Amino acid sequence: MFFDLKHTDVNSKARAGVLNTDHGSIETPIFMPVGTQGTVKALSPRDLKEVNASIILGNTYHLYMRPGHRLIEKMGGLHRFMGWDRAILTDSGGFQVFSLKELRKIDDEGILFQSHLDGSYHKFTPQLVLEIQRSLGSDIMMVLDECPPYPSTRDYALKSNQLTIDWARQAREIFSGWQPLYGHRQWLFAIVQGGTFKDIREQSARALMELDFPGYAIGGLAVGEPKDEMFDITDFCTEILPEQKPRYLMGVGMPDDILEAIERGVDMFDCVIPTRNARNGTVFTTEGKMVLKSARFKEDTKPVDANCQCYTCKNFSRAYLRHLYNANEILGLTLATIHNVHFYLWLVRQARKAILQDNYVSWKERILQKITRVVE
Ligand SMILES: CO[C@@H]1O[C@H](CNc2nc3cc4c(=O)[nH]c(N)nc4cc3[nH]2)[C@H]2OC(C)(C)O[C@@H]12
Repeated sequence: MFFDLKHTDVNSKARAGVLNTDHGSIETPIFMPVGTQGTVKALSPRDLKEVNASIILGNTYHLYMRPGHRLIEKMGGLHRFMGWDRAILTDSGGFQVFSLKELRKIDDEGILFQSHLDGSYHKFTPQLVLEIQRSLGSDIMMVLDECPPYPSTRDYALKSNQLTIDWARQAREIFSGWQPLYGHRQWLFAIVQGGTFKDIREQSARALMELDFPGYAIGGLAVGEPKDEMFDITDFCTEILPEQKPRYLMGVGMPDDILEAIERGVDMFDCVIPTRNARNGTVFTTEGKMVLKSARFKEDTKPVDANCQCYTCKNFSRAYLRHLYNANEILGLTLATIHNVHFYLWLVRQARKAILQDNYVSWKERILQKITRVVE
């Protein structure tokens, strides 16, 4: 069984489950560190194992552009190429094209765009993005979809949704006769769209459920809409999506966003925030967010987080990390990233424990009081 739903908290929609892939089992709720170009920036696979990452995210668009999926295929697939033998989920590229480059042209066949590297023209089709993900060998693949901009008119969301459903149908066809390249199974997730229009969201979810995918992502969110709309649409979608299939909220988010979405029935998350913020000197702790570069930490001998068991917190002081940032030392990026990714993974593991004890909501309220502070 690809996904085992172990328990649903009696007081909410929060769930604890297990995703079974050929690159290991993944306890949900889970956070997936983003490794866009075949590396989680500033971390080695050894670091990722030390913080107990069980699945990371890669990007079809970026790896197709550089070094190319054919080269990665020649190197034995993405797992071998990057030295990561646990699970990989790859996003399909549609979103990256929209967010990286002004869109060239979208039509029924797919998305025509220019490379952000050399300006060459390419066309992503449902078939091509699956071929790329087959070459990469990702354990979980995403269909090609269109993520409508926020805000979108109702008319745009309707038209875009029809396209996403057509592309998902084509992908499902291809997947039904699927022959993986490296011997390990690959799973295909659909992506629910529909902007912030609940009737279109329902249309999207039901059409995709008819096609019977192993998992469902909620797309089109975390693109600038107000938080309450993001949570409202998420809550609405999880009411409709199959209970026995994993739900993946794409691109989310801040620690508190993840806890709110878990309460609304989401199992999987990815976001660049823990890794990107670490590189900018902002770390998340059990006492709140901390800007390590600030002068107040100049002689602070305490660890980043006294409650944290990560390599960074067990071996280095805030003063040392602040020095590394000020001196532009690469080690600063690595140590802060180790801590932030460890924090996100620790947070979802704690959430899972609370769900299994049926006290997720009270646990969430308590921990939110602390992690949403700013450490002065
Ligand atoms: C461009 O703004 C950044 O994007 C980040 C995550 N937001 C997000 N929404 C997504 C939606 C989709 C989707 O509908 N389809 C597919 N295939 N992939 C998706 C990936 C997504 N990622 C935000 O996170 C920060 C805040 C770092 O910057 C924002």
